[in-house]
Amino acid sequence: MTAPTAHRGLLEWVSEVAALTTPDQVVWCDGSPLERRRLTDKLVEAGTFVRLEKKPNSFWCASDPDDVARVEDRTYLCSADEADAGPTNNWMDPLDMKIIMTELYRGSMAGRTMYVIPFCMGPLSAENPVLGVEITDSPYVVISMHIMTRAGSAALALFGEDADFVRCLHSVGAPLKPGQADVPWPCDRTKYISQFPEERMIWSYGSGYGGNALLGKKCYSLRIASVMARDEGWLAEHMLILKLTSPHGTVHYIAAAFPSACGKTNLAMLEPSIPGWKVETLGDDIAWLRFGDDGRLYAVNPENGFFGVAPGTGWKTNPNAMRTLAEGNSIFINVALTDDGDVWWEGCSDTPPDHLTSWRREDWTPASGDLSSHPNSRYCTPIAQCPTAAPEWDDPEGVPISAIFFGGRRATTVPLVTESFDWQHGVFLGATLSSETTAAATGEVGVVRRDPMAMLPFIGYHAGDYFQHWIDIGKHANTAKLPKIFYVNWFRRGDDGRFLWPGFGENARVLKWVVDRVEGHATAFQTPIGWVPGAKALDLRGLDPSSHFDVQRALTVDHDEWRAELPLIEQWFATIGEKLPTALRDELEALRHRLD
Ligand SMILES: Nc1nc2c(ncn2[C@@H]2O[C@H](COP(=O)(O)OP(=O)(O)OP(=O)(O)O)[C@@H](O)[C@H]2O)c(=O)[nH]1
Ligand SMILES: O=C([O-])CC(=O)C(=O)O
Ligand SMILES: [Mn+2]
Repeated sequence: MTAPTAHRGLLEWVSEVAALTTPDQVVWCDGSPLERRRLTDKLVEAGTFVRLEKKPNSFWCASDPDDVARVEDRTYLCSADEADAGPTNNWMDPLDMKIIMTELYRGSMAGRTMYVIPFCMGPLSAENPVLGVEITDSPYVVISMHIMTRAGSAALALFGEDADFVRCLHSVGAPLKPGQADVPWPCDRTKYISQFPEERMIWSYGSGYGGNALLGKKCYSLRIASVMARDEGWLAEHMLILKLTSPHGTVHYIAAAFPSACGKTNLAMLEPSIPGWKVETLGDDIAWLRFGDDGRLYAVNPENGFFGVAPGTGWKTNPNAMRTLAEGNSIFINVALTDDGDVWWEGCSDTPPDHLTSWRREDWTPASGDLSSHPNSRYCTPIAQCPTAAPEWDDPEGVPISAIFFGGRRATTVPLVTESFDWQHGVFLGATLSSETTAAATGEVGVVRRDPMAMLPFIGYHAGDYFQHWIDIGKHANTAKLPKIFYVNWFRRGDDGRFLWPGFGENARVLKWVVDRVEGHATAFQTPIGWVPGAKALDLRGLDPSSHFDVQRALTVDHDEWRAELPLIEQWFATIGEKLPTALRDELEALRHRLD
């Protein structure tokens, strides 16, 4: 196959990688329907995919049971200077890492096809398109990258002869000897997910899953892009972007950072429970925020698809996700397969089917006693077919942000919603964000950890410098034009363990209060932690009156609980070390003072 580009740097890199990894053949991906057909047929034949009868052009897929989530302990930030990686990243010297990984890549694609996927993060029509190329030996990755990014010929056309692009190298690390049979989900026990920030380069080995393997996503659009953003004065964040229209037709755009599996996709596609309000979707996971000529912060979603958590997604909780999936053109990974060729997962409907093939490829019945789907099972589907996609989701200018949310999953302490006193206090709220761990990463679930700006696994440099960058963004801006910052918690629980707030579509009530605050006509109480609404300030019309007492408790600022939080924040700040901005230390002292 002749290479469809005149980009010398790209051609040289592709030959180098092919020489190292020794694939049977090299294929340049054009992103055409024909290519998709060829690859999905191949994946069905290999037993990796099962074509769904009930959803057009859609496939069920089950991974190796040990390759189901991001592997944070195998993820490395290989900056030239160890100090630049800071306390939140695993660091390895780039030279040492290259020696280790070069040996792993040597011959790692033997018996396989090497695919070259040119892609663009963000709209193709951007003034400065943000380009990358992923080389991979996984056809699953090719299909998924074509959903999640603008990939193929249209992207390659933007490369010219010398455009800058991020080199993303991926191998599942499972070479085949001549005649050796393949398995449905090849991967390796050894895994490395390495970012080289100075070279703007990503090397991933051993995993085929999600954020480990779809390198345009977390590796590029957050870890590498956060470094670009620091250098160029913008922000690359783990945020959804939504458009909120009031009954009067007033429009506000909101960006919200919640840790993995803490409600971004659900909020981005929310169906408001209060009449006349409308939510439209621009993005569900990543936002790039840059200042516009008018001094406001504008957000662009670099992605082209949703890689959403399946369990808990149903017609009652997230009907718009269900409608998006009904359109087809989707890949489902680690959910269950029904006998009539559809997919199912816990929370998909109230009653499970009588028989399923579980994500472990085993017979499953409601009596089985285990989950049919992995808690981090996911769907991969194009944004364009989401019925609530805002018309401007693909606009290279982005949308001006009125409010930024930080939020976590906390059973206690953190009220339903708090407005920060100002930008710097908002950065403090983000920097001290805490959340219970979820199944989106390997490791124990339900442990409270600090997850600053929901970016703990994704900050591509020193966390102290990252906090300072956030503070500087505020300093250099026209304060009146900055988004207001809010802290939300949908997950506070009562003594009996129930959620105090109904969440999902009811979160529209919080959105309404937020835009009323932005416009200056909603009330709030000044508390030691920020501005918090009383239950009367929230529009609770139509909510079951018996739940009003719970709402009150969800809004409570318990001073004792917050005093207990102080030493935890102190410990967290101590881990940041000398690079912790003084402004944040001052904010902590001011909070302590207000709680006395
Ligand atoms: N109680 C409650 N649960 C929610 C709410 N919103 C989302 N969830 C649940 O939280 C889980 C994850 O939600 P998502 O919206 O997929 O999370 P995400 O932040 O997009 O996750 P990533 O894709 O991993 O970044 C699902 O099981 C949801 O059902 C809410 O308002 N209240
Ligand atoms: O990156 C992934 O695998 C999925 C995701 O959105 C997250 O974990 O935040
Ligand atoms: Mn995410």
